[in-house]
Amino acid sequence: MLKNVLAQIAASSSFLNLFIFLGLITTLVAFSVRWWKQKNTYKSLQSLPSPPKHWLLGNIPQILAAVKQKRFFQLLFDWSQKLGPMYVYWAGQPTVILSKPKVIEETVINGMRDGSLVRSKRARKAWNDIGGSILLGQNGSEWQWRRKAWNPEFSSSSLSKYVEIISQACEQVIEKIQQTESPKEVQVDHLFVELTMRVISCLVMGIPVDGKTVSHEGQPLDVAQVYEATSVLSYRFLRVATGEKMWKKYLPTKNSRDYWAARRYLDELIGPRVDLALQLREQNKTDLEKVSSLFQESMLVKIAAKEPNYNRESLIAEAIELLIAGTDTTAHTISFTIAELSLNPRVFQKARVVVDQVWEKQGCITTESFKDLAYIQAIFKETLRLYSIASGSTSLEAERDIVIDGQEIPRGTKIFWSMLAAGRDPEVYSQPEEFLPERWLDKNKETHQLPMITFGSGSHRCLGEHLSMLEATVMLSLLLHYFDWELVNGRSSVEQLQQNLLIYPADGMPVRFKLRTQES
Ligand code: HEM
Repeated sequence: MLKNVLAQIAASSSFLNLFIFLGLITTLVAFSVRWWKQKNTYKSLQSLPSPPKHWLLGNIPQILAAVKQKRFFQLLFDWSQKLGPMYVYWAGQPTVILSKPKVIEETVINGMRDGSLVRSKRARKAWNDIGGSILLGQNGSEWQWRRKAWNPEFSSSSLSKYVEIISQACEQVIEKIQQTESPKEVQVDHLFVELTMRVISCLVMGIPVDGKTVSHEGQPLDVAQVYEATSVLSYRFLRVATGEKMWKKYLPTKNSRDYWAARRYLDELIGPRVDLALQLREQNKTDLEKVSSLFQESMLVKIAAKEPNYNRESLIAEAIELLIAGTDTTAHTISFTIAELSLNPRVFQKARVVVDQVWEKQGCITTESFKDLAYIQAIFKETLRLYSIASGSTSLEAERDIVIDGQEIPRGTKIFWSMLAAGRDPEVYSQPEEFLPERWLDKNKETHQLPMITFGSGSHRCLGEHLSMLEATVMLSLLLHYFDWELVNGRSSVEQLQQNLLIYPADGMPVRFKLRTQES
């Protein structure tokens, strides 16, 4: 009996050993085939510089560590400084990183026009996981109709009617600073997040900007909670786009609990408003009893009526996308602009003179003022050059073999860029470390066409560029009109940067404001 049992154990353990052995062999063969295939397919990329890599995992460990430390943009920038304007890193597929502004611009524009470059599958999946399929996560005809639906809403002429709403939201920021007790120290990044979120929520969903007027169509806007929820989704985007597996959201971890909670919360905020917009569409009406005129004029109602392809799920997802795209981007850039103005008294004084002239002429800011505020817009552009906050935007993928700047790029390669390195290219932007807004106003033909790639390039170029410019111009002009200021933490506020999806000041940018005196 005992003999039989021992024989059975021996047989089953040798079966187990055989099983393990076969498993190891299969894994080894799979790795070797993959290695051999990669080596051959991507042979032309071997000549490009590359950061030191792990023998098995390539550059995955460095990338995951950088994302975890919220410094992925810094890693790409550092590699660009060390390895030059075109290098490759290996994370499964190879990714070629560019940092010459003209090369980036031409590659994106031409590649997307002739179809040789498309948004990478992984990036699209990551975007669409934010809450359903969205404009940013689409290619081809699906992208085309979505873009066609939203584009006119964000054109400069459509937005000019919103100057009143934007000014109201900016005035609220001024009031908050005025009401802060002396010394008036305020973390401005939070103020600007509130500003931009209130504006985009008003335009898209018709939620009153003032926060006091009741919004009958759904929950009020709780800026802190919405910000928390959108930050969870943005950070998840970055993790998935750089390699995290999609299915991890189903594991019982804190990250996945946060992800589902964020989606539920945003569904509850946006869902009832989408239902109303769809009701208006179905009944072919432009008004319903108890629906505010602000809501009736909102983009949600207009888009639902105009574009029958949109349903409940895709409208909620698109509204979440616009909340994310329309908040942090502009908010953090205004924070960095405030910092640069404080660190550059010459620019500050010149900007102040410009703003004072507008007040002398018109007594306040109106749509008429914008042509006189070109210097303020140049200041914002210069900030975007130095702090390319959207340096985590969507990578592209080569659909066929292509050539970039003389280098053969095989099909399947991912193309990405370091916008930070591009913005500091000394061959394009003279004295790149200096804050010189005048470079954007230079009428000299040679320098006039400076590349401005921070809003993206080509057909996918940012939809919210005009909105962002409007918000920044009004906000900065009002601040210059009312206050003098200095950075509480000095230069370290612009040096200690982190990245959620976008780059932001780690300390929230504390600023000490002083009401302006007659002399200043
Ligand atoms: C400083 C402010 C902003 C910066 C730097 C910025 C940057 C960018 C960049 C780089 C892209 C291209 C992404 C890609 O190629 O995948 C983009 C696209 C986009 N942006 Fe912005 N953005 C800003 C403000 C806004 C605002 C205020 C909105 C408000 C609605 C917005 C909405 C969008 C949308 C919807 C797209 C996708 C367009 C498409 O795929 O066709 N952005 N933005």
